[in-house]
Amino acid sequence: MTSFLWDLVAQGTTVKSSAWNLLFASGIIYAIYMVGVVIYRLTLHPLARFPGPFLCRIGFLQQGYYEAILQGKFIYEIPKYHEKYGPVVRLNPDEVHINDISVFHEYVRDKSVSHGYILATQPPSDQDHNSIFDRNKRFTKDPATYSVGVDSAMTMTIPVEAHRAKRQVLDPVFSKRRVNMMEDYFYEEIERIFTKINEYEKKGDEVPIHEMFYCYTCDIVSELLFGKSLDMISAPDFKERVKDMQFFTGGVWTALHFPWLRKLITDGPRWVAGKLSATYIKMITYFEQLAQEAMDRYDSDKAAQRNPYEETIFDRMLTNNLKRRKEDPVVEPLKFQDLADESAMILNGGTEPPANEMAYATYYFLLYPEVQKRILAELDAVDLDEHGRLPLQAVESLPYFTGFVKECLRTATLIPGRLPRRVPKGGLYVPAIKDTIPEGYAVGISHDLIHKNPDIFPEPNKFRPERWIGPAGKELMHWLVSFSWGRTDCVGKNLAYAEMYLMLANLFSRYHLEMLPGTHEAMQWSDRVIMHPHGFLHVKVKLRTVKRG
Ligand code: HEM
Repeated sequence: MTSFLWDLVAQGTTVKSSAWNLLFASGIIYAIYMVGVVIYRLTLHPLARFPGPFLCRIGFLQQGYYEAILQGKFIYEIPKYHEKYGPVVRLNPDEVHINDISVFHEYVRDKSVSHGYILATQPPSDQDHNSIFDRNKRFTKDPATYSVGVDSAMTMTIPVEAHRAKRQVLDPVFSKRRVNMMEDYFYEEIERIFTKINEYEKKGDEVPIHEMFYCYTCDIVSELLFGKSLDMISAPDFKERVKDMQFFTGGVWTALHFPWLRKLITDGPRWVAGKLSATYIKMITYFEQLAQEAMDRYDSDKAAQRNPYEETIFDRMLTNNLKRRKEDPVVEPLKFQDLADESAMILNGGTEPPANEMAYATYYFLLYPEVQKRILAELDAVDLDEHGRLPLQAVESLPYFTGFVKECLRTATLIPGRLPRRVPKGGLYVPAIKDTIPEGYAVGISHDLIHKNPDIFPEPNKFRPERWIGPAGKELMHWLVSFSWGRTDCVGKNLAYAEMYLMLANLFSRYHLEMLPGTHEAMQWSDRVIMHPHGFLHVKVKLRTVKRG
């Protein structure tokens, strides 16, 4: 009996120790493998000859630490790396960052202009293309970065043809003509915002203007998307709703650097996801519900009869879907999840960036009294239309105010990062180092670095709206890269401009604004793919009286 028991214990110990041995051996094999990988990345890897911090060259830890742990601080490190290592720096084993504007878009050298480059007038043949952000089809979004959820949305669509098919459906809704037709609707929304501001003004309370900008942009883009505004501005809890709207950018780095967690949340059971990120599930469920309602409302006959002013994004997506089903489809018809993903992306992309841009514009308006004086002088001289409004066309043609809008877009580069693209066949020649980045790897240029480049924008840290005025200002336009450039630039740029022009012109001319303590701290930002201010801009306001004519 004793020996039987002893045998059992001995067997147990053997099983236990062989499990430990197996684990130990696996650990050793993995460690040897990793040492091999590191040696490969430092020596034989096609990007091995490009310099960079040691930790960036051997793995993803340094990038992950600054992006996911410190939440969006990597962007501040990149200029320091360039100072130390030169114009091309390895950010991780498979990606380099380039600080040479000549590869941004097609250019030719020209000594007669101050920054030494002018845009090429003749686009070169596709083979010659050496520019990352042009209309050419060779550079595609880097799948390693464009994978943060909502995979079916156009923004996350990598293959050129599939992206083009989605873009063709969306482009007409965001055309300048279509946006101009919405002027009355913009004014309705502005008046609703101003009615709310007046309530705060009467009580002498601080005005949550930043959150109101979110309501403004969300209500407009949801009207355009579904034909039914979310009417955020009427919600008593609009401030909380705005915080919910930030859910996507709030979790973007975690989603990127912890793909297994992202997959668990996006593809796992909803109850598990709800435990991990309650806001994510709340918002995704909400967007799905909105998409379902828009599908239920869709009537193909009515959609076909609508004039272009009334056509919504859903009308276009669903009508196009019918066509794709009938004709032999090059691209698969959209499924429900595709429509829900597109809704989430458009609502998010159409809300946060323009709302934050307007918050920064208001901040700069308050920060620079000289700028403020010149803007008000221009706005106060505008002839009002028959409804007593500042017409969009009139404010768009004000030189100083236009310079102000552009300078805001330059100073607060709302999507400040490098937007990585995959290098196509033939590689990417970088004149600054006379070397070629091999195909298949990721390259990027921080858009904020371009906006702060002193060769293009002298004294880049000075806020100077006048730099955009006159022929020199016109020539600078191709270096205003806030909406990126080329085939995958911002689809909503015309909408964003119109929203900004109308809201800012009306706000500044109707109210005296006062900056409150804590504003400078609130407007510090971190990179969450979009510029994420650390707080909200709040102001106090008083009604202004303007003497015109
Ligand atoms: C000041 C406001 C805005 C700024 C600075 C801005 C900036 C940008 C930038 C830089 C991109 C390129 C992103 C990339 O390549 O990864 C982009 C793409 C995009 N933007 Fe905007 N945006 C603004 C407003 C809007 C608005 C109002 C909408 C309306 C729906 C919108 C919808 C989109 C979409 C859907 C894309 C993806 C385009 C594509 O993949 O073809 N954005 N935006």
